[in-house]
Amino acid sequence: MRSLGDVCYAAVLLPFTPDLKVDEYAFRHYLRYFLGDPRFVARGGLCINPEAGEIFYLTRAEKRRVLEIAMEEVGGKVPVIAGTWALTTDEVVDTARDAKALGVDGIFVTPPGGAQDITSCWDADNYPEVWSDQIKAQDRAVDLPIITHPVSGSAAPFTPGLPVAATVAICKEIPNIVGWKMTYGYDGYRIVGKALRQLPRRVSVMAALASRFHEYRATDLFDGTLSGFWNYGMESMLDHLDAWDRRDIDAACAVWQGGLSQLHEYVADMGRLHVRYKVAAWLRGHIPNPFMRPPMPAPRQIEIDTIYGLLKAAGLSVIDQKETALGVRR
Ligand SMILES: N[C@@H](CC=O)C(=O)O
Repeated sequence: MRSLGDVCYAAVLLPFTPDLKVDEYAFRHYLRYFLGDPRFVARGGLCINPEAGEIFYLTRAEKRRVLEIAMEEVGGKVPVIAGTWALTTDEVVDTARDAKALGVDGIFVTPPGGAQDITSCWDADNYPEVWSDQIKAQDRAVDLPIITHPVSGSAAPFTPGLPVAATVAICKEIPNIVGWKMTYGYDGYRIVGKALRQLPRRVSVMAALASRFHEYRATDLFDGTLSGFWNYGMESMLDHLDAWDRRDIDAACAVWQGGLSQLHEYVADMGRLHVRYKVAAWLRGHIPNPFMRPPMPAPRQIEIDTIYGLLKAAGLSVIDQKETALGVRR
């Protein structure tokens, strides 16, 4: 039995209608794309209501409904974890309770939003309780396995993740944490990954930025994923990881250098990450449009055109080019 942290979770996008309502039909269709791939089902799981699913701009009732649909579609085929973020701790706890009532395998926790003291200026190493108190409140309410989405105002090399001292302190304090999403660039990832390996219990190293999966597989700092890159690159990503599993380095390198790493590098621009996930998933034909709820911005045509070219170069199927300009107009 795999540990819940050793699963490759897709941070699932949420399609909207042109008037920015949750597109339930398109969402079901999209979930079936993941669930219809036996290779994904064998190693994967779904993270519902992550940042990529625009959790910050959903009401509690919408989060519950989105998760309800996902649980119906998944029917136990893969593990499901659910995001619990909300603006107040009371609502975070209620959202975690909603997730438990719907039967999730675990919760996906993100630090608080709002005032600079707890977001962009938060000194997590000195004041880990800003987040750990909120995680503990959820833990007391639902007692489920926890996977973290560690983000903070940390300095390099940990930007935009949680620095290493806070990471270790929070993992030690909360035994239900089973996986740490590695929200870091290369150097921060290596420091935090090695620190997690030193903990007295297993906390899985869950890769996020697929633009470095090759390096992390090569150095055995890769237990699972919590990544939005699955939204558009699943087939090639599976080819790449399967080749690593077989220790077929030539095949892994061929996929990686055959366009996948260039595609991921472009998407991995931290200031446009979730915009680009949605554009890429739309260009693949997985969702009907790339619309996001404001204040998330509309994509620029140059991003659409660039991602379109990179998807094709990586050998991934795409929609007809004629549809790629019309689609972004509301
Ligand atoms: N931050 C993202 C995933 C990144 O790959 C999310 O939580 O949706």
